[in-house]
Amino acid sequence: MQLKNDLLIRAAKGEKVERTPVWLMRQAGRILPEYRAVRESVSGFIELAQTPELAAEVTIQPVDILDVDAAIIFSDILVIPEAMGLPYEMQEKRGPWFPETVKDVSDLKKLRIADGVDDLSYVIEAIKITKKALNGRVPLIGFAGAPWTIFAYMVEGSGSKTFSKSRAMLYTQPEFSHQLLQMITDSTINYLKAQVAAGANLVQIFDSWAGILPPNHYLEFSLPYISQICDVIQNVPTTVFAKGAFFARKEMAGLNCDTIGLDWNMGIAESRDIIGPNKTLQGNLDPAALYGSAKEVEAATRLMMDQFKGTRHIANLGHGVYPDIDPEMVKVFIETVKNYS
Ligand SMILES: Cc1c2[nH]c(c1CCC(=O)O)Cc1[nH]c(c(CCC(=O)O)c1C)Cc1[nH]c(c(CCC(=O)O)c1C)Cc1[nH]c(c(C)c1CCC(=O)O)C2
Repeated sequence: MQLKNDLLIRAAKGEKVERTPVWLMRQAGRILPEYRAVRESVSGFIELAQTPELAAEVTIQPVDILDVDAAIIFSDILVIPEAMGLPYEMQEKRGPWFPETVKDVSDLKKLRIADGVDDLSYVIEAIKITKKALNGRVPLIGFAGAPWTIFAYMVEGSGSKTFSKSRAMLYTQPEFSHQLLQMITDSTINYLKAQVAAGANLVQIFDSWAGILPPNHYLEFSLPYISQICDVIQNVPTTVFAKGAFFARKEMAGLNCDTIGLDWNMGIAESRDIIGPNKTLQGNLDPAALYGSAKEVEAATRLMMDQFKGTRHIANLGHGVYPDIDPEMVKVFIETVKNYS
């Protein structure tokens, strides 16, 4: 299926584009009243994610309502632990929660490597339905968590300010940590391959907890596993977003990926200097900028665009859009990028 709008794909590959493409991390299922209406028709997030027709519907909502240049499949990074044998719950106030966690090497026997097709068939089905319904309007982004970020949830059992249990594990049980990280990596590779086979046009790896590691541990316990994934996914462009990993930008430039996501703490010119000209950069407006007035959102967005100076760029926020942001301000951000020249 030929894409009618392939700006995202061309920008990722470093090809010429008429204008900078724009989408938002976490655009599906956070800010839109239309999402909440669908969400209220089911028991919760997990049922919604596991009902392919509904997942496809909320995936397409931002394309219809916000006019973004890409859709991202509605799911969560935590479907991988579940497919490996560690189910999660989504608790209303607390967020994700795992009744059981992984503590040592004996727990690895309870886990399996996900095949990504049968054990995550609901995501694969949602991708197929979404692709059909999009009919080539915009590319569809597939995604997975980076192995380190998934490891952190599997060890911790929930979100955490410090993730100190999972960080401790890297000191107290380094061999076990590598074994678990490799199992997650193998599962993720199977899963992303299945997403691409089902029609995902680009895949993004979210390393949301990259920034809590010291640089030496990041280079030992996170980047090599991301690198394995990038080396395998070769027929669609890949994006690596490692939140907080300012200290690893140089090494990330050596990944076999097309795009590197910047969070809003990373200087744009400085990042370009460190990473060099051969990667597309994605980002990186402070998500809090969208709390401003239309005039302020426009000014902040233009300032960001000025700093990227038309080099290989995909416009986005520096992390996911916050749930209480006014969709009208998201539209101002998108329109400002589109009108920028
Ligand atoms: C760390 C992480 C998670 N999930 C994700 C990350 C990486 C990105 C990041 O750093 O923000 C990724 C994710 N989660 C979700 C998507 C869908 C696609 C998109 O809109 O980008 C994506 C790409 C849906 C979701 N994932 C979740 C919801 C809300 C659940 C609900 O509707 O009840 C949605 C729509 C729940 C979730 N899932 C997670 C948390 C911490 C939470 C609770 C807080 C929150 O609401 O974001 C784990």
